[in-house]
Amino acid sequence: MPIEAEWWDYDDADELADAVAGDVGFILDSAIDARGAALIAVPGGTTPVAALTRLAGQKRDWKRVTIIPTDDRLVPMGDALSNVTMIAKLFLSKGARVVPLTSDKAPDYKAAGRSADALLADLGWPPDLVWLGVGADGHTASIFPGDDFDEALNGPRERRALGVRPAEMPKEAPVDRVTLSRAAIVSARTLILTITGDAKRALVERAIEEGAASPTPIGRVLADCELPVDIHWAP
Ligand SMILES: O=C(O)[C@H](O)[C@@H](O)[C@H](O)[C@H](O)COP(=O)(O)O
Repeated sequence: MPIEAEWWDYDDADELADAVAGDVGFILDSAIDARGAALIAVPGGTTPVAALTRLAGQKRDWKRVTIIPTDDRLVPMGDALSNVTMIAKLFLSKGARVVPLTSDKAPDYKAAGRSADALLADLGWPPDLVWLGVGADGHTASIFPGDDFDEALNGPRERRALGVRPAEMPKEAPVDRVTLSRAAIVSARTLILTITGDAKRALVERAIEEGAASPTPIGRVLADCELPVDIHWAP
């Protein structure tokens, strides 16, 4: 099944951040109106920070909103590499519930993944939104080529999270991780991507062309999506 993607192009990262914050805010308010609560999964990295900051500045009954990272590095809370720490700094003071995927109690990254999966089982699923970034190597969330790649892509449909040790540790965060599985990502009511730069645009366009045959994690994830994906891009 071909991947249905709608591209939303902006002149710069600021315009992208304004638009994405508006879209995500609309998704939150629609979910709260429809079901009294909202659950979203947001990416780490640098691209989403401007949009997340704008989103946190919006007025709503944040107590009805639960936010999880799409993935996180296995580092202590407060570490500069911790995605949930970045999310907590923005949203806890607004009253939102921020749920970490990681805890420092797990003896190893696989156990950390099992703990995250158990924790997500208690959240009202599916997410109203999964928001993904894409790495320069085509990874998304923390789905990377490596021993855990097949489990992340083809594990049981009920598996929402797992531990991952990338075959090649990304230089910006050379640590084990916990990630949402492909099944969890594609279960979302809405899926968006935010990417910047020509190289990532070309990578994602190629991944969409390749579909299920793509060697990149983002291509393999998108190939399993039944809903159209909104891709927000700025130079
Ligand atoms: O924990 C992480 O690193 C992210 O969840 C990861 O998947 C990120 O989205 C990409 O690495 C892109 O990051 P940038 O958008 O900052 O390039």
